[in-house]
Amino acid sequence: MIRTVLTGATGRMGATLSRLVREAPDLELAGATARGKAEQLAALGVPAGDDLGRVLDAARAQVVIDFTSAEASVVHARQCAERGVALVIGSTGFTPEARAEVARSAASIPVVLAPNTSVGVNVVIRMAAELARVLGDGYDVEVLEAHHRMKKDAPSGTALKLAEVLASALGRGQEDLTFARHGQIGARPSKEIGVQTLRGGDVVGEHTVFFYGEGERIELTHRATSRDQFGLGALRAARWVTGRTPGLYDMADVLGFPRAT
Ligand SMILES: NC(=O)C1=CN([C@@H]2O[C@H](COP(=O)(O)OP(=O)(O)OC[C@H]3O[C@@H](n4cnc5c(N)ncnc54)[C@H](OP(=O)(O)O)[C@@H]3O)[C@@H](O)[C@H]2O)C=CC1
Ligand SMILES: O=C(O)C1=N[C@H](C(=O)O)C[C@H](O)C1
Repeated sequence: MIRTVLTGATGRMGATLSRLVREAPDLELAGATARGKAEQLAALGVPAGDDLGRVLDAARAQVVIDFTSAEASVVHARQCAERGVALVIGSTGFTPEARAEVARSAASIPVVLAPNTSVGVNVVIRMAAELARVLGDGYDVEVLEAHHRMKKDAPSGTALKLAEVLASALGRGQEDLTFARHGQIGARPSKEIGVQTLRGGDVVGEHTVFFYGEGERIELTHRATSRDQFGLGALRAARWVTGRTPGLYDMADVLGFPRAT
């Protein structure tokens, strides 16, 4: 049994993961953290509190699954590194500096950093790169994402990953990414990769890559209708990362795909 600690255990993903870890035959819920929420944490019946370091010490954890926020994940990565505990980070909204901080922690522990842990989405990311390579510069590429009204970051981490992978496949860079448009924008630069955001209701997570050509359009869409696939993918990452050599990994590594970027 892999002794697993969940951070943000009372959040939308935390609650999903708490159920899935308990249902998994090879994982044991060994500890949990949340901000406040003492009663909900106590109901889990495992070492719990708001400080991950203390929970890790009490839980004798082997792996932490962390779906909180980029800011919190940087701190969690440091706490895991101090104790030699493997880590799966599903949080999004990373600045380059925050990502570099996580990379520093990953020098001493194995860390999977994945803006989307659903296997289906990662297949779509791979397919998007392949389509871009085959279609080349003759198509205008746009990424559209939609999420629930409570989501804090925009664009989604998955949309950013898609845009970066598409840019890499097309030999373009960060400077070609355009986030939303407004006003007298003029004709579309041919190398632009647009990234657009919708927010509303209880949308779990939807991503479409459009390839707009002359006389045809290709659309590659993933729609999540439940958080379980994110959770099951995170469990798969947790099994894979436990006991691995230190380093910064992503879901492509977990799934045995070549890295898209
Ligand atoms: N990789 C993937 O496949 C997926 C990634 N995500 C990402 O996971 C993250 C969490 O999403 P979701 O579960 O919907 O969000 P929720 O807001 O429902 O849950 C987040 C949890 O983390 C806690 N938290 C947030 N910031 C901090 C902090 N600075 N310190 C300590 N605890 C903190 C929250 O506490 P409090 O309630 O007090 O705010 C809450 O318990 C987001 O970044 C989201 O984009 C989501 C789904 C799938
Ligand atoms: O916040 C969410 O809900 C989700 N966030 C991830 C992202 O930012 O890409 C993944 C998923 O689509 C749900």
